[in-house]
Amino acid sequence: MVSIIGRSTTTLLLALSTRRNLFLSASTFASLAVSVSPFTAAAVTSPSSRYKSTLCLCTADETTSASSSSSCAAAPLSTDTNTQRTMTNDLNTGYLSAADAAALDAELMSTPGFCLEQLMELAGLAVAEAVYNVVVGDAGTTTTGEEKKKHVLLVCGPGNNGGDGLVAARHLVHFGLAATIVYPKHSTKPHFINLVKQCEDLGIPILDTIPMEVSEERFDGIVDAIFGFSFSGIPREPYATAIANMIELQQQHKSILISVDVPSGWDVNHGGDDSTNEFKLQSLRPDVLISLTVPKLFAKYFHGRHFIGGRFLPPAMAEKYGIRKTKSKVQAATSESEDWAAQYQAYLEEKEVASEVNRDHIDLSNTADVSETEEESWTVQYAKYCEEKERDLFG
Ligand SMILES: NC(=O)C1=CN([C@@H]2O[C@H](COP(=O)(O)OP(=O)(O)OC[C@H]3O[C@@H](n4cnc5c(N)ncnc54)[C@H](O)[C@@H]3O)[C@@H](O)[C@H]2O)[C@@H](O)CC1
Ligand SMILES: [K+]
Repeated sequence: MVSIIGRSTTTLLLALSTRRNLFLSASTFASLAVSVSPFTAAAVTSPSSRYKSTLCLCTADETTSASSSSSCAAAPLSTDTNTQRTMTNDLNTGYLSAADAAALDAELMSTPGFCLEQLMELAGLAVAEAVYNVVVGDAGTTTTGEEKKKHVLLVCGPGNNGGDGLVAARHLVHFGLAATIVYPKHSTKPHFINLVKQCEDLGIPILDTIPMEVSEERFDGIVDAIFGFSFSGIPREPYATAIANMIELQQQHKSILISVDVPSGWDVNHGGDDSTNEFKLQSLRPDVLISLTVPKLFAKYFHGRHFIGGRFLPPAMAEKYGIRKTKSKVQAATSESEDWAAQYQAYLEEKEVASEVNRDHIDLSNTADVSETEEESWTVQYAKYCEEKERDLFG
């Protein structure tokens, strides 16, 4: 896909540079080529390896554990002895306790110098990729024409888990889905204010509570981005109600419930089924879990589709935290919009033919059989046609 876009864009730019009356600059085209490709993080060309760098999918029992060889004195790592299962690819996967996850997060922002905004963008993009895969399907075709767009509800909490949801909403809209955000308590941090503004600029509705009326929109997917690894205790309002509402929508509307990093309300170390978890009776049963960086300990109790996204660990840090190199079954997480690539390619071919016709036409005009007025008229018409076609393709 990436190579197709690169080649096609170059071809079109070359073609356009020879023409008048077209308004898109090279930089505009470059950014369009990126923005219309849903999965820009995947800079690989073969479909099978397309998303290996950012996202993988495995079931809970296919992930393997972190070892206890951490040298991080402040946050000792937990051990686990699960056996490895189906193995097709090398990946760094393991389970982290809540304390380990927080320490790792802090260290990512110090030693390798990742900033929070950068990590959150990568995490949110990975979430959007997985949600797209789950809601739209492996075929990777977005709805077109008269068909209703898939609609995703993103319920965002007060911390960075909520930030991942805000970022994911933006990417999902660029992927061609409809999104609605529920954000009961807005953070006053500048980056979060910007994330909200970016979503508003895309026309994404941002609500305080989940719309529960039967007559209201049915959501194909619900993204639980309320609490991540810093959650503890029992959910307080307004989040307790939001969690109950998500459960109701999942059950009554058959919406796919997708949790980001941790199912909200679950004990990060012990999970939703553990007897120590007081919230267990009302707890979420997500259909899908998207672990960020590394699954947390509770993930041992999760039995559904399990994605791992936002993989930004340098090898030395993985080693320090005892996240050993393991193997896990991987499926291609998502597919690019083949429709768009095909349409774009067809347009380029059409344009190539039209250019040849144009050259013939100009040659003819030199014979004085065709008047100057007619030639100008053809050129203007052709430019208008290209402009219209590109507007259709690029929105
Ligand atoms: N390195 C990583 O893996 C990254 C993690 N990110 C995300 O950041 C998350 C962690 O973010 P944060 O540390 O901000 O924490 P969370 O987003 O997990 O939640 C913290 C917020 O929840 C509130 N809270 C905690 N317990 C509560 C309760 N019982 N009832 C009501 N409110 C409660 C806290 O007051 C705080 O406002 C991760 O799970 C992940 O989603 C990404 O944004 C960036 C990269
Ligand atoms: K969550």
